Amino acid sequence: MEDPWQEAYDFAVEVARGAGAVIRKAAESEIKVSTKSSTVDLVTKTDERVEKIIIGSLKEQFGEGTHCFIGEESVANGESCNLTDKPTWIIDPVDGTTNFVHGFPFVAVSIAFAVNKQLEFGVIYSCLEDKMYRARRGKGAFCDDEPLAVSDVADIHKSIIISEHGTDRSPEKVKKIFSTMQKILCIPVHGLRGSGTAATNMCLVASGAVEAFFEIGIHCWDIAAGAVIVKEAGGVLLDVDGGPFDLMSRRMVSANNETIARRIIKEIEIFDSERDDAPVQKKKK
Ligand SMILES: O=P([O-])([O-])O[C@@H]1[C@@H](O)[C@H](O)[C@@H](O)[C@H](O)[C@@H]1O
Ligand SMILES: [Mg+2]
Repeated sequence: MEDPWQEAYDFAVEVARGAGAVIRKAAESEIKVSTKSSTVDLVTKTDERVEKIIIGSLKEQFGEGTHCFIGEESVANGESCNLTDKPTWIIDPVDGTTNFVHGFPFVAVSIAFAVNKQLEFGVIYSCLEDKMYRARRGKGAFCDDEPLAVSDVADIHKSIIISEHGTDRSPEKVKKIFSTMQKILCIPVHGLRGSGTAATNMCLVASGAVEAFFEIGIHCWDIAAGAVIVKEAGGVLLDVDGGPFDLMSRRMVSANNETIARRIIKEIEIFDSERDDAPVQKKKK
């Protein structure tokens, strides 16, 4: 049977690599910074420009109107964020915008593709490291051409766990985030880390460098590509309450195995985070 999405997958890798080159070039000049949901939720002209380049390339390749697009900056500018059964590209043009602004060396282009609400493939280009992570559903995960496999650690005491504090600085949420991190650190685990980009964090899980990454407050575009890469590297994805992974819920645990995932879930202090697909008119800015 003809493979319907191989051409799209190969093209996505090409587009991600080209987008990464634009980001690297932009990093050489002064970066003008604006903000979105809070004073620490940064966005730059490069985020917007790179998203336009990616979506423009995909529309040119696959035709206007045949595919749908969910892009971080398009949604920030009012476009809807509803995943339908139609072929849909889920794009974070610059994952790790704060890192990009500061020159902290983890910045990723994240491109995922879903059909009938099922993620078919994910591509994450860590452009300052020049590492191309990619995976197709059922066909394994790779970094460049090296196969990826999650860590085989099952003892939480021998793990490194990644989490992020996000951009919400409300005291009650910050308190829960750090109380969760404190409880996990004092299990004890070997260490806590964070790259500043969800996509890169998920690639670190898939490559076996860490055992798990969890976060409440991320968006579908941060994690869609990483979800395919972690799964295809042998990892697991769950909701922070132990239920099934829900791409639009703005929360998730990705881990090398269920033992580690469920041990972390015991410590997570959950707080509300409005779904990505919440009706726009009700969405808080
Ligand atoms: O905004 P962005 O750099 O694309 O995405 C980032 C996420 O990848 C990260 O996990 C989160 O903690 C940051 O707050 C930010 O949302
Ligand atoms: Mg992001």
